[in-house]
Amino acid sequence: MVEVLRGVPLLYQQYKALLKKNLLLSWRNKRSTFMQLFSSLFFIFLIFAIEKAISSRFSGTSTYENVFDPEALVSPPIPPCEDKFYVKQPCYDFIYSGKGNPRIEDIVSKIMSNNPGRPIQTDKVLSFVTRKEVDDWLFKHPMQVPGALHFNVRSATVLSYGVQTNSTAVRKRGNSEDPTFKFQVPLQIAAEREIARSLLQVPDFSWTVGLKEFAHPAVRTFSAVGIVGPTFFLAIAMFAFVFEIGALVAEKELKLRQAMSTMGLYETAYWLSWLTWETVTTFISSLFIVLFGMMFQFDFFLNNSFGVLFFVFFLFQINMVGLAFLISTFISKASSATTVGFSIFIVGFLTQLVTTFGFPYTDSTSMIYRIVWSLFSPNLLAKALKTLGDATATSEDSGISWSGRSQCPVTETDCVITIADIYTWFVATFFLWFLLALYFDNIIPNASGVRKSCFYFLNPRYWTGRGGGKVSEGGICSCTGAIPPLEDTNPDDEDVREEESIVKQQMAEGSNDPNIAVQIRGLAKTYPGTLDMGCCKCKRTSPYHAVKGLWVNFAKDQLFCLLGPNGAGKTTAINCLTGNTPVTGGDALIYGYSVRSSLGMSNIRRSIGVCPQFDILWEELSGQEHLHLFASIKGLPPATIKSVVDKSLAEVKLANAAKVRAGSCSGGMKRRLSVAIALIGDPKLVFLDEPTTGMDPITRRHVWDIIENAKKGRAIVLTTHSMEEADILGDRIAIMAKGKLRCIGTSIRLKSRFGTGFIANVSFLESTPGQTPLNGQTLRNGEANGATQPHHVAVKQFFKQHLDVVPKEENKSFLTFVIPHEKEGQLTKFFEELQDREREFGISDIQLGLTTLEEVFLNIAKRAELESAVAEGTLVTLTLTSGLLLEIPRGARYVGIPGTESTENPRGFMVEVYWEQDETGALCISGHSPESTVPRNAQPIAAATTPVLTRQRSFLGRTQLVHGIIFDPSEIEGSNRR
Ligand SMILES: Nc1ncnc2c1ncn2[C@@H]1O[C@H](COP(=O)(O)OP(=O)(O)OP(=O)(O)O)[C@@H](O)[C@H]1O
Repeated sequence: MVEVLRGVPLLYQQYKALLKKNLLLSWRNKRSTFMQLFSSLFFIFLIFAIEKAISSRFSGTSTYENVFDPEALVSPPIPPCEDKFYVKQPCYDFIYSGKGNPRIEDIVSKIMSNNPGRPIQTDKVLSFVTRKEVDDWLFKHPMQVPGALHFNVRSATVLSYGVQTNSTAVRKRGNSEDPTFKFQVPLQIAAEREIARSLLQVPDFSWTVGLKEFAHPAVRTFSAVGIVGPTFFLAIAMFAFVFEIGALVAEKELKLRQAMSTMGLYETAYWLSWLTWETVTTFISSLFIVLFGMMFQFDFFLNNSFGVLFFVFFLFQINMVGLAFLISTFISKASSATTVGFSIFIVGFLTQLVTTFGFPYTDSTSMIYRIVWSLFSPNLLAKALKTLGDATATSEDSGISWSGRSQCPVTETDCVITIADIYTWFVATFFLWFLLALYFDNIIPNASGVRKSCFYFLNPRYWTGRGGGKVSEGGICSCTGAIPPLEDTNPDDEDVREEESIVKQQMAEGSNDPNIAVQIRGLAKTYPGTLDMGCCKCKRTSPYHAVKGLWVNFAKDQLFCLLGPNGAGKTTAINCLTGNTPVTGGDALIYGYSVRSSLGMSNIRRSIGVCPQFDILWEELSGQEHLHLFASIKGLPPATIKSVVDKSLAEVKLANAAKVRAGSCSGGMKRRLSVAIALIGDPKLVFLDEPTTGMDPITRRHVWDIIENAKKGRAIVLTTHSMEEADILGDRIAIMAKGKLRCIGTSIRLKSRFGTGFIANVSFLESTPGQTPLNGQTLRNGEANGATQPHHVAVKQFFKQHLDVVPKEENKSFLTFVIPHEKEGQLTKFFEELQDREREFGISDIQLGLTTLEEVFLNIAKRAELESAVAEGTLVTLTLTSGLLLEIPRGARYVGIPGTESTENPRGFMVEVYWEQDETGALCISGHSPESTVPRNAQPIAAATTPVLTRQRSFLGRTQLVHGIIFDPSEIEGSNRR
């Protein structure tokens, strides 16, 4: 026996195995991992494109550039009016007042002809007499001329002038037009030059004027990263956010997490493995963000310190991981992850927009707003990017250094939060989300509807690991109704009664039988009815007793087979034993540990293996990887895991498919893998819930061999719907129905007690027309099914005479008789004689067989159905071959027909009803026997006989139903044997 790991070494081994699982899942889901890591490249490229577009818009002005040594503008010419950005045609290069004065007109004509590089045409200049006329014209013709000159000849030596220009600066396609430099100065220089020449009377007098703007630093401009960055980086974080929620919720939804917990997984290992994995991916993705940003040569990324930037992105994304942990506890469907992610993104986008406008990180905003706003990390990211963007807005700004992270940037006048404060917020809120995630994970019902109490953490035993993990059912917001007590009924069956008294006696004596693996002591499970408070309605469901007090021992080295129709309570009983569902009554000891104690349960988990009813597997992991993971969770020493896994794969014939992913396995392969998982780690108790469902007959036989071999040294509990499987594997078989044990014992014992004996099937040759009954007897019913055929009648008479049995089933081509066990001695002689008379009776074939376990099962299921139908009053309609309709409780076997009583037959007639299970497992009528007289000792079951209505009658052609009289089957079967 291999010593398994415990405590911290086991925790570490589980942590490593889960981490490997996460790595494999990420590797196999390449597309989502790629998006998670490299989506930043795409978004940073978009920001780069935005920045390029913006800088090209500002290329025509020096406002947003540092100007150290501005160039001089020397005697610029008057530009053509069409050069103006906004101009209406016809346009003029300038207009003037002073028309009619020859001196002025001479000056103007010189201005036009001496314009450097471009003499001005006469049709491009308008002349007016007075200034008033100029103003009137300008008013009526806006945007048609850039400027006007007003001349005034005061004396022969004094000439004055004035300049009028449109001083509004305009932009066009990113270029800016400054009217001073573009129009005013050239016009002014031209006027002054020609006035000077006129006054001096020197036509080529040189008049050179140069103009220079100031040397100036660039005006602070738009940072693309600071403005659009928050939304884009939030989008990058959303990829990881959505994938993470999806993965966490899928493990919960598919019960993978529950399966691992049942096998003994520590919660700490589970959360730590996820946290580590997310930290690693977040670290890489943040590194890529900064590196890609530097690659695209953003000042934002080049001038701020690498460390400062990295931690902003890393801590922001880690914070989002914490938020994803928290949100995943509220979601039960992995498909909702995208919707949640999208909603968070929209909310984040809007609040970031508000943050970019300055709210609430200013002196004037209340501290409360800032605290509430900072709880949502996208807002802090927006603020951090804005601060970092402002710190690198011009090439003069040197950015924020690592040592300057806790100082307010000089550019920010009302700074209330530094980059270091933002780090603190990210870290603090991450811990808040993570702790809340752990808390809600415990108190929100899991996939099986189980949760801890809202104040579980106040129990000191929870922290010491000595219990306190008590679980209950129902949602936090639903109030569970009071659970009605179970009626304490004595089992009907003697074997079940005996098993109960053995358990009770052992319990009273406190004796510990070393051969007993599991002792179930009155185990009961009632699913609580709930009152769900919706917005507009209240939905109440009543409590349901799924298991109604089981008393049974499961021996070591034996396979205990639990049979029962659908809904009998088998899975519930197993779930109680594996700790997936809290028990509501009684107890069960597994190798001495109680399932009611959390400490006991943690010991039990180490020694059990479970093959659940439905395969609980990761589609992306192979069989080998599954077994490796579960072997590690169970605590097998690392050195042995490989050999154990290989052996296990070989056992279930999956060695050749060891590396095939579960998603590509057939249903049978998955079931075999589930069986292998249940058996890994040599558990002392194994639960196999319908392990061979979906397997072909060859594989099924192979799995039976595996189970048979696995019996040694352990107890196995098997539930199945295959009677053959139960017959072959079960050392002891119990049949459950409606939450109670109905019978228990070996297969032979059950068959002899509940089977009806031997089954004889007599098939007939094709009947000859015109034959008459041998003795002229006519049966009341059955013409359609061959009951009146002479050979049928003769054979029936032969069976009645020699064995005193009537047919259980009959139709045109065969008769089926059930021969009680007591008649076994007469059978040889009887069948010899029947074979001798085969030709006389027109028999084609005779078959004889033992009652099957299936028959036992159906009998038990029928009784249980009848019992509950009688208790609950559920009725079904039986259509007799005579056309009569009878209402009978579901499962009723012998039904008396009201109104058939007569003086010769005072008890009337009855039929035996045949039942079968439909595909949902419910009992439905398959047919009935011919009518026969009610035996003298048959007792009606009181509850079912009342009220006996009237005979069926036809009223206006409508058929009415009649309640059948139900007889106790044990009385009738007793009388048949007699
Ligand atoms: N969480 C639950 N809440 C309420 N009722 C439940 C719950 N789980 C099971 N039940 C009910 O308990 C009864 C027993 O269910 P269970 O799954 O144990 O039956 P079973 O014998 O395993 O059936 P099957 O053969 O179909 O697996 C069923 O009627 C079922 O509807």
